Amino acid sequence: PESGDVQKPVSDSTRLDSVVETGTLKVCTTGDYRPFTYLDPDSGEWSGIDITMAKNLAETMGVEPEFIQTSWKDLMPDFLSKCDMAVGGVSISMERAQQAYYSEATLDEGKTPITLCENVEKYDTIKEINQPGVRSITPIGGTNEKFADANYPDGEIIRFEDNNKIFDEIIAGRADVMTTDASETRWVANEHPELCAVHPDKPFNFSQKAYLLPLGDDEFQEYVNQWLNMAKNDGTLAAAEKPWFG
Ligand SMILES: O=C(O)C(=O)C[C@]1(C(=O)O)C=C[C@@H](O)C=C1
Repeated sequence: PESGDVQKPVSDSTRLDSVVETGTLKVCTTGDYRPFTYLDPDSGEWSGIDITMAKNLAETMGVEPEFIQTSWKDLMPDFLSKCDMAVGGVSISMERAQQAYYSEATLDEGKTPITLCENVEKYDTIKEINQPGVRSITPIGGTNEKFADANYPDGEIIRFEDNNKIFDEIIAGRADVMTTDASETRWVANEHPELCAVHPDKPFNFSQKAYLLPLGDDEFQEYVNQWLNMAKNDGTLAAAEKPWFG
């Protein structure tokens, strides 16, 4: 370029521009998955690690975040039609990666069981859980349901709508075990003394949390990754996690 020329971005349309122009960062999130995303039904307040992070990202762009509630089942269609990004404990899956970019990972994870403390030894392998009569409970539409379908064909799978109340089903004896993200098992076990996380340090598989971004928008992805790298190194991410993970 000639000196004095403003360097033009490679693509002529990026979400970075439209977000700044409209003054709003539209963020799809389920609001049902603590410690990452929670919508308080009484106060209408959003909280969670990824809510705090999205607010911080919006601040760096000089815009306001608008949280748009979705469900795990409708996460992808809602994200594609209504939002600039989707956050809230979203696992990286290759299926989703066909329709969206992901940011760099925010957390390493894996699926592990959570059950009544007295049953921790009963359900510590996939083989033990994949037995006739063992009732695995799972939320609908996310990676937990996929994991249960793939690994527990011989067990009983209970599909449950309300992820905020799902752990009460185990406490009440209507389900035996749930296999979910290790971070969630830690948080839930902390909240409910009856429930124990089964080997959260040695989960059954490996997965990662990240933010969903528009497919093909390299500039927006680059911006979010730059911000995320800073947030990981300057204490922003740690500060967002602290109230939840201690
Ligand atoms: O689908 C995802 O990416 C999620 O992390 C959501 C998911 C799931 O895997 O089903 C994870 C934990 C919650 O209990 C509810 C839903």
